[in-house]
Amino acid sequence: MSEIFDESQWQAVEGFEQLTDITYHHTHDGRVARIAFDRPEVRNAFRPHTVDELYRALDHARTASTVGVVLLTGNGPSAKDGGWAFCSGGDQRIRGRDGYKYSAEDTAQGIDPARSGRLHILEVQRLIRFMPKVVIAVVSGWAAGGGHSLHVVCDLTLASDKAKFKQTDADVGSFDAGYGSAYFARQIGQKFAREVFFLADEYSGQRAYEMGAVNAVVPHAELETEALRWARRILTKSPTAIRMLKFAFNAVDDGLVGQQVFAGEATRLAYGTDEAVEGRDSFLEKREPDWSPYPWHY
Ligand SMILES: CC(C)(COP(=O)(O)OP(=O)(O)OC[C@H]1O[C@@H](n2cnc3c(N)ncnc32)[C@H](O)[C@@H]1OP(=O)(O)O)[C@@H](O)C(=O)NCCC(=O)NCCSC(=O)CCC(=O)c1ccccc1C(=O)O
Repeated sequence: MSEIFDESQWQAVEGFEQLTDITYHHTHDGRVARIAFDRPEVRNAFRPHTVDELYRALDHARTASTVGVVLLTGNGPSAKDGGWAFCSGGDQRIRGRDGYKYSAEDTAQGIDPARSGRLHILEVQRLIRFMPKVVIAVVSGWAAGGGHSLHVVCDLTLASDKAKFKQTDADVGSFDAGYGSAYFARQIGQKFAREVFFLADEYSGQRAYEMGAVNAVVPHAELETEALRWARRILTKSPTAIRMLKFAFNAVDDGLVGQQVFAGEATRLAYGTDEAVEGRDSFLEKREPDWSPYPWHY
């Protein structure tokens, strides 16, 4: 697990006993989910199987009506060298010409030639972006490459004072041309974002905070406690208000899809009014609707 994981606060989620690459927990009251990369020996790099597990756990959290906040983090430290990581992106050992390959072992030799390569971390990014709940990146160490992109797409980022950020995509011939870069530039500005990608320098949590890329930096030992505290504060708010705010923040950058998601929630709210009920009932009762109780508001 993780040295800074407080076992007393969490329980493993039923039905997820077979996970190998991540861990998945809920608080005892089921209101906060914690999903953690669990491959510390490779700085929590993800392979296709990791992404499958991550998608499944995130979707479970998305559809669990008790869960209001999701913490996404990385277990550590590495037993090999004591290093900490949130996530170091795609596992370069099993990267093929068509994406990341399913492999029976962690080497290119074990690659299954029958299964085409995947880039489905982008599906995970969309799940985080469009789930009507707050997702907090809890960065315990390195956030690099596709791991950097994941923190960018989360709603909030809380970093430990051991956190380090580096956008290595261009070093390894990759490029996240979506949220990882373009949306990142919206967050911190074009000049900073281009510097992060074009120079691929390492920068600390404090520097990330100064750029506006993270919300706060806390002592490493307190990272998970503070993340849970933030989650509990968010849980004191109205679920509908938080959902509408998240989608409002998204809409301006998400084009028609953003409008569609926001509009879907607006339609759901409208369905709750007597006016919409009258529309439905008049149809079912084969009569003209009576809109007279509903003025043309201004
Ligand atoms: C993260 C580092 C900066 C950490 O450096 P350091 O602390 O010195 O540790 P190391 O000794 O380098 O690493 C320890 C150990 O871990 C192995 N390892 C680390 N990262 C990876 C990795 N990504 N893949 C495989 N293995 C990894 C490392 O080899 C060591 O193993 P030993 O056996 O002990 O030697 C540094 O490790 C580093 O720079 N890592 C690589 C970061 C990187 O370049 N990641 C890939 C970027 S590309 C990507 O993520 C694409 C993802 C994707 O699917 C995508 C595709 C299209 C659009 C968008 C995306 C998207 O980004 O989401």
